[in-house]
Order: sequence, then C-alpha cells, then structure tokens
Amino acid sequence: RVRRYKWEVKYEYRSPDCFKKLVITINGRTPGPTILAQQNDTIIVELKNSLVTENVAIHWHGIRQIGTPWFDGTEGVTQCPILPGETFTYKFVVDRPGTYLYHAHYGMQREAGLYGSIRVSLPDGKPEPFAYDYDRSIILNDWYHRSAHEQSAGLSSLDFQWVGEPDSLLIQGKGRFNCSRLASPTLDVAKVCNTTNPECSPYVLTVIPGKTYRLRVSSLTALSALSFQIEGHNMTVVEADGHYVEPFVVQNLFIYSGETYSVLVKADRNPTRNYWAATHIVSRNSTTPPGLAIFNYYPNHPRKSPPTTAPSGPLWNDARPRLNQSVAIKSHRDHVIPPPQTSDRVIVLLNTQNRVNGFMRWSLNNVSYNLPHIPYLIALKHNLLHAFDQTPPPDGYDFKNYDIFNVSENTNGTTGNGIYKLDFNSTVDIILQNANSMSNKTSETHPWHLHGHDFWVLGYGEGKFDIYNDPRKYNLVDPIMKNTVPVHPYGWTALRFRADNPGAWAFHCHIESHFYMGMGVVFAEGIDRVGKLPSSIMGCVHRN
Ligand SMILES: O=C1O[C@H]([C@@H](O)CO)C(O)=C1O
Repeated sequence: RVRRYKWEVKYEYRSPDCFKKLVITINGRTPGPTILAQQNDTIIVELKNSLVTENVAIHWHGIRQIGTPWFDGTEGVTQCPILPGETFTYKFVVDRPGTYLYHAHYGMQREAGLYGSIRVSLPDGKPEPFAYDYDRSIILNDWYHRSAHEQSAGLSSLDFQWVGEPDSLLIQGKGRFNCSRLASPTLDVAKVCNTTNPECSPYVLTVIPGKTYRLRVSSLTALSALSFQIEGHNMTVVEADGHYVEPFVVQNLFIYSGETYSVLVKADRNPTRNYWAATHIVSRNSTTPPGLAIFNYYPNHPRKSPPTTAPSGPLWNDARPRLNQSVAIKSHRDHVIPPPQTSDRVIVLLNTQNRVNGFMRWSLNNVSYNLPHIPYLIALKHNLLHAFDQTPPPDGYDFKNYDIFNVSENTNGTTGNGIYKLDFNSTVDIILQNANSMSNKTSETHPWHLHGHDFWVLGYGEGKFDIYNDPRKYNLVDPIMKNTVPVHPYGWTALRFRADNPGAWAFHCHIESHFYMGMGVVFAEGIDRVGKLPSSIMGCVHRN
C-alpha cells in the first residue's frame, strides 16, 4: 500500500510549555502528524518548505532506506537541502514493523519542534510476541526558549556560549514552564508566558481499568538523557528501536535521544484516581523541572490532578542503574538475529571535547567533523574528488598513552570531512570509547545513532576498552539490534554491523549541539550499487 502525506513546514508561534516562541510546525502541528503504516508500505511525503528564509531536510530515523539512500534526509550527506518555497518528495518503503521517528536533519532545526512519530505495524493477522489491548505513542523532548539560531551562533563563536540546561521537558509536545520566573519590570510576562493557556495543559493518557497498553515511548531530546515512569505502575519493556526485546520489568525507563521503546503497562491500580507520568533528566546536574503528564483512569476527569506529589526521579549521577538497563536489553528469544561471530574491521572512536583554533568542538579520535557543501552521496556517485577530504579519518587513538579519566593534557584537535569507506558486505565493529570532557571530573552520556543500518549491541564496559580481553565478553548469542545506543560516562560500547546497504550514512551523537560541534562520522559502502540519483536531491551541485 502507498501512504501519501502532504506537509507544509513553517514557523509559527506556539506555547508548548506556556512560553510563546517561534516553533517549526508541520501542517500547523508540533510534534508533527504521526505516520501510520504497515510493514512494506510505501510512504510518500510531499514536503513544502514554507520557512521563507531557511532550508530544511527531514530524516526518517530508524528506516534503513534500502534502495533509496538518497531519501535518508541528511543534509550534506545524502541530499542538498530543500530551499525555501520548494516542494520535495520523499518516497521510501518501511520494510520492518516497529516504532520509528522523523525529524529535521539540518542545522539545529530539530529542537525548534520539527519532529514526529512513525509507527509501522505488522501485516494483518501476523501476531506480535506479546499481547495488549491498545497502542499509544508519546515522544519525550527537552525544550529551550532561546531559538536554535541563537544557540548555534553561540556554539560556533570563539566566545563560546553553551546552550545550558533546557527550560522545560515536554511529553508529546506539552510541558510547563513556571512563568513567574520571568518576572521583570520591563516585560509584560502575561503576553509571552501564560500557564492557563490550554496549549500547555499536561498531556493526558486515558486508560480503561484492567486493560493493557502498549506505550511507545521515544526521545528526541536536544541534550538530555531521561528517565520515564508512571507513578505506581511497572512497565515491561518489549521493543527497542524496532526489535523485540526479551521482556524485562522496570519502574524507571532510561531513554536517550533517538531511542524508541515499547513498554506494556497494565491499568491495574486503584481506578478512582489519576496518576502522574513523569520524565526527569539524568546524567547531567540539571535544574530543569520534571515533565509531567496525567495517566488518567477512565472515567475520572482527565484534567484532575493526581492526589499525590509527582514522583522524584532517580539520582542524576548514579550511572549504575543506567548501565544495568543497557546490559539487560537482549533480543527476544524467538526473534534472535544472530550476529556474525567475527568482524572484518574494528574502528575505535574516542569521544572527546577539543579545541580547534580556539573553538569548542567535539571529536572522534581528536578529529572534529565538518559537513561538506556537496553531499557525499552525490560526490561519491559522480566522482567529485574535490568535494571532501580524500584521506580517511583515523581508525583508533593512542590507546597506550591516552588517559580517559582526566582532562587531556593536549586538548587541541583538528577538523575534517573525510569518511570511512567500508567494503561492501563486510562486518564492522565500532567501539565507542568515552572519556573525560574538558571539564574536570566530567564524562557525559552520548547517544549514538547510525543511519541506514541496525547494529548488534555486543557489550558495554567501564573504563578503557581492552582490545585483547574485552571482545571475549561480547554477547554473540542474543544481542539486541538497535539504531541508537548510549555510551555511558567513562565507559565503552561495542557495536557490530554489516555494511550491506549501498549509500553514504551518518553515524553521530544524537545530542543536537554535539553533532553541530563535530561529533559524527560518515560511512560509505557499495557506491557502485547505488542506482541513479534523483535530480531532486542535487540542487546545490553544479555539474557540467
Ligand atoms: O558541549 C558542551 O559544552 C558544555 C561544557 O562542557 C562547557 O560549557 C557541556 O556541558 C557540553 O556538553
């Protein structure tokens, strides 16, 4: 089946957390419309860019784009940006069931509100390995009052301005900022911030007592790692990034930007009241208040506040339960896709913060990434050698001497736009090695997202990855496959994937500001197998 969508993307004033600002909407909405499809459907999105002075591109997060690498929506990698006034048509197949996302992949537009859900169901009559009565989706996000332009200008100036902690957390596009914090003699606060605005009334998830809900929870935060809980209710994790999980029960679900989960929740508590659903920031010492939604037991009034105070979140700096959850995620026993037992190539990526010519950057193996002007897919296919640096970036770092536990003695790095060329169909291991940032005693959590593939998550470890001994501890039996995975503070994460999807694919930290500051790489494989590129992606390239 073909599913057609007509979208208009534009700036509009909205008050998702009661504070009025310009946001990017799709057909007037943020989050945008949910794409509902069945496995093997073709999705056609005709997108009109009405941003007036701004380009755009949309990435279909978790969709592998097999045979259509040019519709991955990654500006600078797979396409030229869509110009203001232009209409661009994305057309691709959703070949696997599961929970996916879409969002802007140009500059820092994602955090202006340009995002939404993709839900791909099984063909009629095909059962899932778990039972539920109803299916619901929510996206968690963090929210800033400053514009993405202001933030990106601050990040890329010599006088570095960090984006800081978010102003609020949103659950399915709704949050609550304490407007009284804006009190100022020169500002008419009520004009910009109004807590009685229905736009920022809490999101309500209504449940029927006794029923079981499949709740699809995703995160598209710009910065924050989150925990998510429903007061008094356990959640059974059953899906992650489109793959069935061997079920396990949590009270707090830790979720990183770019991840999607399905959890089963049974409405089996005292039905005469409502409950809080809450999301809290972890991994950063944040002052941002929790995001709250109402878990509403029918027929209680959906706006009736729960009688309790909202639950507090887990300790922000306790990485142990987060690592434990990561390790607990295994492939469902009846849906294991066994990984290749060996790999052809190992690439170790040391995650560090660096200075490059005085600018604050994030780097892999001390190389900070810059997007080229000519997208790689076009440059590779048309052999435009001048388009990017032909020297590949390093496969590792100075394992012997680099101290991951302290600020580096030499924080200087370089920038580059070289790529990793992978042999078609080869098996590649990626070791993400975390380290201390440029702040004392600080190592952040970075969610890494791979385009065009799912990878097996072979293992996590603390400290420095030992290339001789740690691979022996890999889970080669039932590892989960995902497209986004965290690397925990001072730890490492090991992934394996098959380079079997012809195209050029970004692999990057999903923190908006970190990718903007260079925290990503690009892989390319099987370019000779890529079909003829559609001319619609080539607007920024002049060829003779
Ligand atoms: O990129 C970042 O910059 C700040 C800090 O390191 C400097 O202000 C921070 O927390 C980041 O994640």
